[in-house]
Amino acid sequence: MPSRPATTAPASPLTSWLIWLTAAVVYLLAVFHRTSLGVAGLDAAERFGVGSAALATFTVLQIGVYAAMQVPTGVLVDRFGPRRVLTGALLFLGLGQVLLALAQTYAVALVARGVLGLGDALTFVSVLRLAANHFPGRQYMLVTALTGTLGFLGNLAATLPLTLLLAGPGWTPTFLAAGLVTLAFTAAVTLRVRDTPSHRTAASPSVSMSEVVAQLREAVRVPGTRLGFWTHFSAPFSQNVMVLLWGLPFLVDGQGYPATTASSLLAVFVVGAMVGGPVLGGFVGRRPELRMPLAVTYLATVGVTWAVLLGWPGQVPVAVLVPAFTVLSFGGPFSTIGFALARDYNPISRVGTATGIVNVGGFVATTVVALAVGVLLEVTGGDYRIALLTMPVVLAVGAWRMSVWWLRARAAVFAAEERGEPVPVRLRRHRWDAAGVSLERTPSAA
Ligand SMILES: N[C@@H](Cc1c[nH]cn1)C(=O)NCC(=O)O
Repeated sequence: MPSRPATTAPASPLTSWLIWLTAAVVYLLAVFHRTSLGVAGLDAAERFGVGSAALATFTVLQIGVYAAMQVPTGVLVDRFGPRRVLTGALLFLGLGQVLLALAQTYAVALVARGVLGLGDALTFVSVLRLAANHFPGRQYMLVTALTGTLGFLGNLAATLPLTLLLAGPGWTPTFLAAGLVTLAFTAAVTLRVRDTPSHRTAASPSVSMSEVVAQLREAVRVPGTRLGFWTHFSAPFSQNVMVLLWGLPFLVDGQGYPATTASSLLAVFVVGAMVGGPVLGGFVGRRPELRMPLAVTYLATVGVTWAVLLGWPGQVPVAVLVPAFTVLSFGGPFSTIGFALARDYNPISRVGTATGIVNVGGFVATTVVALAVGVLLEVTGGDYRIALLTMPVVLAVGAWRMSVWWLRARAAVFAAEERGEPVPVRLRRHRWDAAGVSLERTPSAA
């Protein structure tokens, strides 16, 4: 049995914000490391003497490790507390980057990116679990959105500043410094981060594997977790796929824009998400009963946006692309509604596990769409109009599943209210809620 965690004087709201900020900087560092090969790809190819297939293996490995680790990360963070898991994340991120800095062969570089991917995978869910411990439900959306915004700063740091560093000091000093700064940041987490306002560490008692599986099953059974999964599945993939992979080729090869114009247009995604996140987070935090109507409206708007982009005869003008990309850029912010659902409908001891499950949703959709667009481009000889049809198709699937689980989650809330149990949001019953009652298979919302 673990010893009882030592109690400290309860953290003030300001201290909780500083604790979150320290943890969110870990996420900023993780996103920096995650996205650093974007501008270092050519240097990597030259340094290790490899081609584009070998470079793509870096990304596949990283995504694979990230995806495989989401649910285990949730379980680990519920068991050992976010402080310990974040410290582990920094160690993996830092060691991975140091190894990459010193790597002389492709094989070592691949191991380095795998280690780094492990650190990355441990980060986001830990930061959200920490936020769930420190902030009330109404602030959680805002804190989650601000975490996403800080991630974008990490992404920005991995663009021009990293390009300049690679062109100046070069590969080894740049990545060595990045790795060492990351390792040094473990001191800040150790000194500043407290798992809860009153406990430095808040580990739960050790549990058997069968209990872990039972906890996982319980989290999956909750309609709110499923609704979170499908919300996170449906909202962010358009933005992710455009920013990570197909946005630039679509604009340059598909639309005939010069690469410089295309890069500037893609900046709309970053600016939109950085501004939209806190605005949406602040609003939904105050009016949580509106989050699902807003999410549904948003997905409908994304559907219309894709209809305009794909139906436009000839080159889509910049004046249309900018508002269209602005709409798509809100996908990340809207996806955070999924995490708020995971938090609201699960007991706090299971929020990490539920958050890990929700996080898998966005990853699955992004990977499926990115691959499908690539395959369709190959098959059609580069017809973006057909290839990008994947976007509205997957959106329709996600929106359909989200609607089903929305009704089920509402039915579970009404059932809990009838049993006199507390519910996270007060909902008004509508005529269409009858469908949710017949769909509801689980007796309790949380
Ligand atoms: N959808 C993102 C979070 C986000 C918030 N605002 C914009 N994006 C997400 O799921 N991130 C997970 C990660 O590890 O980065």
